[in-house]
Amino acid sequence: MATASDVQHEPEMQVDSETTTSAQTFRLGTRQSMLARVQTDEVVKELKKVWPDHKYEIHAMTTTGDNNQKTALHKFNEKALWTQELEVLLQSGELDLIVHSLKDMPTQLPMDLELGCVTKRKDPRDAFVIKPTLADRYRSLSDLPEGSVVGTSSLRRIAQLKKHYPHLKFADVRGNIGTRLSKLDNRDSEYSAIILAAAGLLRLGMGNRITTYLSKDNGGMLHAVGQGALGIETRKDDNRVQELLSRIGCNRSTRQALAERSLMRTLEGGCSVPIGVETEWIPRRNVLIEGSGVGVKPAEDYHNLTGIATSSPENSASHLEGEEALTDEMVMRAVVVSLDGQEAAEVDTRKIVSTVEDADQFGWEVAKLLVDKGADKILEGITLNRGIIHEQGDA
Ligand SMILES: NCc1[nH]cc(CCC(=O)O)c1CC(=O)O
Repeated sequence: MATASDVQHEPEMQVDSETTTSAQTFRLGTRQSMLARVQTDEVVKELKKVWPDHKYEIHAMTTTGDNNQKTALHKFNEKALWTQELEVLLQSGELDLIVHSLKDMPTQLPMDLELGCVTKRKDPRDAFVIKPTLADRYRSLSDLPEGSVVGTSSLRRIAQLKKHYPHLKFADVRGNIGTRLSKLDNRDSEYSAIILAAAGLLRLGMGNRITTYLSKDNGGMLHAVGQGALGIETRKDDNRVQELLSRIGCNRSTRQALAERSLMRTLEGGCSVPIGVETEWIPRRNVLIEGSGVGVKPAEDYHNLTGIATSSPENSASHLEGEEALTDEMVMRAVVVSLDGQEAAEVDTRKIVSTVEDADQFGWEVAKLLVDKGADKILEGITLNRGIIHEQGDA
């Protein structure tokens, strides 16, 4: 209840909440790997462009996932090995935000946290990286002779590659990107090539290691949900950080990220599953949307569903780039493959995706289409045989 002394304090408090243009300090949490640092620097660089007066402190931490390099990734029974410890610090207020590889961010977040921002996505494709001593002989997966060993620990990658290249063998390769490359480069290593996300290599300035880019049309390889994008996790009630991030979000990357994560969330039912995906924008400048009812639904309805802030107009996720963004059509290609590469459910479809709600809806629809084609049966087989599977961390 307001008392006389509260009223007296009000002008002072007003001044405080309006000082958003003067210098403030923000604490950014991230993992300790080189890639995590570079990604966080990328976010800070964007922030400094639009908020030059603020101070940004980077806190790079080692997480449980980082300390368990030797156990194969899919053996872990926990989803959030790479995120949980950072989230605790975010919840307690010791951090203001966490910079993640979006791919490593679970699709279900703690109740009080949310995906506050997705910045402009880098190339989401996987990359085929040849061993240097074989580089003048082989340039692609189809060049590799029978029985060649390709290094990757990702079941999504293995399943898709087995389907298209049954003559190849696969072996685990763990560690951060530098470690994996040195394992490949070692003359005595069993690997002829490894598969890595292109974005990680590009961000580390190692784009020259990319032999070829893989995609649906090249190698029949769809990338992981969120691959190549950075996701910033925040506290739901933190208006100060929401304002900070409102100027660095990329609307198109956000809608792609939400559609892909909605697909994943719908299919996984609690545990991560190996899904390949590709989303692409087809600009349709002259299309009139009937009824122009886009974006009029109360954002709160979707709050829990998407895990992304949509309630404040300044929020990056709900802030459209301009009129033409309203008529963007999204193409989504998605696949679920059995681990032996023998069975696959595939979808290739498109829809106008103007808002974060549309993106969420589209991901859900594509999941349903996949289930109609047998994705649930394939996933059931995988989870029964292997336990919980995911593609997190390790970069
Ligand atoms: N699985 C680990 C991981 N998490 C994020 C990246 C970097 C690429 C990205 O930003 O999606 C990688 C490395 C990789 O898959 O090669």
